[in-house]
Amino acid sequence: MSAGVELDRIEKTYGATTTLRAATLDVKPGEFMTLVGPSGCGKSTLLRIIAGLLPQTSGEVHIDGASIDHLPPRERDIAMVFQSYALYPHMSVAENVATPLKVRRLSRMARLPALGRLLPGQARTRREITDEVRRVADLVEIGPLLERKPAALSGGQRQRVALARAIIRDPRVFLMDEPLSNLDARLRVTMRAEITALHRRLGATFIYVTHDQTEAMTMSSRVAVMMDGTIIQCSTPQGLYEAPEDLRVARFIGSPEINVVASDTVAGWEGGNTRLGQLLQRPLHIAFRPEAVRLSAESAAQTDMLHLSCHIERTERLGHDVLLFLRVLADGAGVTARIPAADFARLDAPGGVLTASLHPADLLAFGPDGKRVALPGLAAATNRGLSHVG
Ligand SMILES: Nc1ncnc2c1ncn2[C@@H]1O[C@H](COP(=O)(O)OP(=O)(O)OP(=O)(O)O)[C@@H](O)[C@H]1O
Repeated sequence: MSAGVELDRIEKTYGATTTLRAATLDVKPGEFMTLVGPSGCGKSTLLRIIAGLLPQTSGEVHIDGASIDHLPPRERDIAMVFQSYALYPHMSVAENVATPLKVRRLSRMARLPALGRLLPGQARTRREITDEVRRVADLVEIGPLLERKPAALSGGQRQRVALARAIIRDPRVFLMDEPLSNLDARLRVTMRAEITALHRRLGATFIYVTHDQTEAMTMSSRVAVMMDGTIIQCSTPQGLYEAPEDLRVARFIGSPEINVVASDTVAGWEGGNTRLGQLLQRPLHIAFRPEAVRLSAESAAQTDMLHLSCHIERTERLGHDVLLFLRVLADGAGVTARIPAADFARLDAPGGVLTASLHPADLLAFGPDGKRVALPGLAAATNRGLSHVG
């Protein structure tokens, strides 16, 4: 049975250092929630507090509405998968996977390798455990590896064993701390899909920690962005990308990074409409995604788009897309654009100079404190879905 997890203003201090500050999060039963944020922001600390491996300084952890703060880790009904896999090196894969069930179902005596087999009444339990190990091993496709020791496995296979050992406990909640970070890029992509499929099959609650935004965006039902020990926004992947509430979220989510310029710079750009001119009179950070930039070799047409004459400083080919690193001729602002390679091929930029255009509706604004500011009254983009090249 999957369970909801509520974190209520969790604080953690080490002496004078505050690692978590009022971290609050509501994870729904069966949800795939990812905590993402830069190194050192407190993700692992928060996960360890949920697991009961670390006590919080204040705040409460609830599962299905009931506080679990008084429970030791093994009574929380939570399984944790670590980046390091944490397998027992002297045990076979089968023994590693079976350990949680043996601890739960067999007495201390019965768990002793030689003596245990002689005790009456244990054979049936042992058979059940073996069957369960086989079932779970098949689920993560390690059936043929059950007799091997961890040292004889690849990184990806070790990670599957660690997953199997978590699954066999049938916990209410799975916690995963950067489980893919020791794998090479190719295997990470495969395992990403496998963990997502596993989540669907199990229907369990997953709380997953990563510093990799692609992992967060592709796997999760919702993503909680952590910075400086607190959760600054929790939303669907699309919600974070399209409607970041904080400039730090806008910058963290999306690759290449979102463009950010000062409002007085944008106010000096050609075009736009009167409403935009009014809005830009305040000191704001103005941000726009690289794919919102449209490129044309011709000079600006008369629309309410913003137009910038730019010099191409550098290009990077990403296969389907091309990144263009542009410098605005008038004010030296740097702008990154991302366009399909086919459009780039058609783009004729004499002397490396072209016009970049932006629709006011594609601009996001953030106040001096970094919080999102609405830009009301800007017309919805009328040209979405058209080619990026004019
Ligand atoms: N025992 C400790 N004593 C003092 N500070 C600690 C201790 N454990 C962790 N910290 C600090 O708490 C902060 C958060 O650490 P944590 O491991 O939770 O970060 P993280 O977001 O998981 O980072 P990473 O992605 O690098 O694993 C870090 O600045 C770390 O140095």
